[in-house]
Amino acid sequence: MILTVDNIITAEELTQLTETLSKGKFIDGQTTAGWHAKLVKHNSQLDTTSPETKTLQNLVIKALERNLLFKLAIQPKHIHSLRFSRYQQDMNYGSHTDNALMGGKQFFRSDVSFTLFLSSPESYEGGELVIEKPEAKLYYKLNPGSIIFYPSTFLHQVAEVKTGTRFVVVGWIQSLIRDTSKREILFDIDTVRRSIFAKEGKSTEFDLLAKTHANLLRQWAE
Ligand SMILES: O=C(O)CCC(=O)C(=O)O
Ligand SMILES: [Fe+2]
Repeated sequence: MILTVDNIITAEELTQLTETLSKGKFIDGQTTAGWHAKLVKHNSQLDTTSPETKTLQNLVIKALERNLLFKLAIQPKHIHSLRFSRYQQDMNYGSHTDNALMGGKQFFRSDVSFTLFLSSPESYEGGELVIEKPEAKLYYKLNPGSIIFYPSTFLHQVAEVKTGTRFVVVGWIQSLIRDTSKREILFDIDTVRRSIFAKEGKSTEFDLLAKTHANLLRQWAE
């Protein structure tokens, strides 16, 4: 399931992010790519040793955690490896797959990838996130403060930025439910369960769906 959410951060948080990033120290993005993704990665990233990195990472993680749709659809266990990327003119990130496991000794799995867009779409040409589904390529260029979540299992790329600058936050989620189709089943049942509850309260139908939801979660969560 691919999910986009508008305004996942507040206008104040967006300003804090863009102002800090506009003054930040950026380094070559190849330092954090896998050995094959490195070959096609042409961008720069905020230096992770810089003091503002932790503050900005926490700001984004807090914004995700307070969003109910994110919680229900993604079932996050760990939100990890957040990076602040900058693509200037002629930069792109060719077709690649993200590393399955990230971090050092205590690694996290990448089940879901996300891109939080920070720059206004009119301020740069190109720079779409392109998700390569087997049947078609999907192009995304969202408004500042909007985010896309997509299964890390897809090949994807960032189209060349032709003019302007594209700032984004990228990151990954280890979900309680690693399989995207199982995650979608749980999300659908949960959505129906909540809508029945809103209409008729704790009815027999609600109880049965709540039982099914809990039993599947019990079987699948890890
Ligand atoms: O910038 C994006 O939208 C995605 C970047 C990406 O694929 C990555 O950093 O692995
Ligand atoms: Fe990627």
